[in-house]
Amino acid sequence: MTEPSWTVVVPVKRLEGAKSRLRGALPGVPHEALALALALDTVDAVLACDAVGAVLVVTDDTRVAAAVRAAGARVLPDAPDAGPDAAARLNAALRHGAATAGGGLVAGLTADLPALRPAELGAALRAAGHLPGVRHFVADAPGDGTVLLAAPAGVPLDPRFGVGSAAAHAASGALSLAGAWPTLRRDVDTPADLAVAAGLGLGPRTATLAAGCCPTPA
Ligand SMILES: Nc1nc2c(ncn2[C@@H]2O[C@H](COP(=O)(O)OP(=O)(O)OP(=O)(O)O)[C@@H](O)[C@H]2O)c(=O)[nH]1
Ligand SMILES: C=C(OP(=O)(O)O)C(=O)O
Repeated sequence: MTEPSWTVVVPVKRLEGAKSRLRGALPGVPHEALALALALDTVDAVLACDAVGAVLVVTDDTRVAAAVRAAGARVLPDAPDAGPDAAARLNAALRHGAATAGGGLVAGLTADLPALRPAELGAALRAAGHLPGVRHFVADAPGDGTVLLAAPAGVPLDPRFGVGSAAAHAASGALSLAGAWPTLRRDVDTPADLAVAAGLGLGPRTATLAAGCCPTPA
């Protein structure tokens, strides 16, 4: 029997405003190049995941759009009138992507997972598919945020990303998935996160920037 496959929606902010807490993490590397590398390593890992049938990147950034299209993802611009604050815009982008994906299995994944291994994403998506009718999420390594939110066919994604999103997703009825999945849970918001991700093994684009900059990102 063929395994059901997921559409994964990956929102990517315009590079000039993205990953602001990471600015200066790799001395000498232009910040937008680092933000782009994080997103492309994430998208490449999603494209390589055998549980994934389609990758839909939601972005208004033309550089990101061109690069992920070349890699094999579909691209959708951000939702118009997306909302007043950063979290509202992120959640609008995810809803917009999920609506465009149609009614099948759909997941939202943050684009700041440069160490992501396709097998860990696949394991999480398969775990999310075990209980029909229920949304599932994977919290980030500290446990406050969310890296993955998955909805079964016919159930709205209903994303609640933003500060404290793990609790918000649980309060909205989504179940927290318990697998270890260290590379999936390692989102990179700060220089310290980047150092941990480097220890797990960075994807090639981020690794190249880090290697050209300094032996170990700090
Ligand atoms: N399409 C889209 N993606 C967004 C938007 N805001 C955030 N994202 C993406 O959502 C994911 C999680 O966001 P954050 O971790 O807060 O990333 P960020 O906003 O770039 O980082 P900071 O500036 O440090 O807050 C990242 O993949 C971002 O690129 C948005 O307005 N539109
Ligand atoms: C957007 C989120 O957080 P962060 O910006 O800390 O990655 C989240 O975890 O929902």
